[in-house]
Amino acid sequence: MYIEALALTQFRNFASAKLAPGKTVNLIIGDNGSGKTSLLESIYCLGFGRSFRPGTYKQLIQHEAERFTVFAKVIEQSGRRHQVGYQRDESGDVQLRIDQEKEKRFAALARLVPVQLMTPESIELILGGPKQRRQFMDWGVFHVEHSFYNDWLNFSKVLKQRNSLLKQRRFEAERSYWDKQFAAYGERIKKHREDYLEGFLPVLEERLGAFLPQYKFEFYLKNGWDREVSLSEALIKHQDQDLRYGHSTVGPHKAELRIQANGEDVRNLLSRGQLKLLVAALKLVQGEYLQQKTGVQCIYLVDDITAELDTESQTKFCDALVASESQVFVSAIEMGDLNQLLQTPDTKMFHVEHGTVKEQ
Ligand SMILES: Nc1ncnc2c1ncn2[C@@H]1O[C@H](COP(=O)(O)OP(=O)(O)OP(=O)(O)O)[C@@H](O)[C@H]1O
Repeated sequence: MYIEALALTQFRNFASAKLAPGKTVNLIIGDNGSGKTSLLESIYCLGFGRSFRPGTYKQLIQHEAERFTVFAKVIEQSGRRHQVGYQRDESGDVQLRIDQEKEKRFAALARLVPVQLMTPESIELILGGPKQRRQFMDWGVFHVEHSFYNDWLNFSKVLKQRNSLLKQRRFEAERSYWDKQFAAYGERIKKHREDYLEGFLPVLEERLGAFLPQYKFEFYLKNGWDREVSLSEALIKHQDQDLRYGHSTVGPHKAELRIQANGEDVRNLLSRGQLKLLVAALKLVQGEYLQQKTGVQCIYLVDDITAELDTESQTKFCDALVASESQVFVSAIEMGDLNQLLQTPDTKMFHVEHGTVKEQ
């Protein structure tokens, strides 16, 4: 999958901008505050429906404007073309379009624009709470195993309802109905995640062997309930706790992916630069594995590649990006060595200045 045309209207500091990205590396160069991150953010919005920066959607709308629009022409590996559009106005109203047709579900857009993002803040994937790692894992499961989405949607509805009844102290009367569904969808989500990791982790371990050969990495999926029992049994075991706290304390919404290096939690052992390289490996491999399983290439967005990586690490990372043959958008203040590091026959360079973008 790659973007052959991108158009932004009233998005951050871009009143109106159009570009025709190349199918491999696209270097986005510009001074501080020129709009480089905003450009990456617009593509991210197509793949996730929200920004990766703090704040609300309102901050994406250009000051004094009423709505933003991001429009892209994307090409699948098969050569099939699609047009996707995402518009959001001040009141929060969302308009999605795929091939001129109105689309209700954001997931349909996300499937057409699989995006992996790497920024200096991405090490929060390791340093942050379990939710970050769950979302990471579920991106992969969503794109590789299409039936996951419905199970996840159904589980989310049941979880919401179950929590609401627990909170209102009205749960006891309806327990058996809700717990049966909760356990059924919850077990399916667990199975999807286990299946995904079974294929993904060996590819990741190979990449980590090249990126951080001094460490032996181990990954543990915690399902969100006691491994020895089924989810139904765990719900019975924790029923008093759920009633006391007024929400569901066990289930796949509590899952966690633990990462260790040489037997220790990576957070305690690796330096910031090494953690960044670990995150780069996780994200790169998620794209590689997606391609292996489905033939779909993801789009990599890389904001400020040089931050905290030494020359050797930058080279490893850039080589892997080029080798992926995927579409990559890399932002930087200066070109530096990037042109050499990220050289492909189709590398394109764009210069961003005060919310305008020009191909060089
Ligand atoms: N809603 C908005 N409307 C207009 N301008 C905005 C809006 N939100 C942010 N900006 C401005 O857009 C500019 C571009 O910000 P962006 O973070 O994209 O720059 P950048 O090129 O990535 O900078 P840096 O190199 O410092 O990271 C900033 O000057 C910011 O103040």
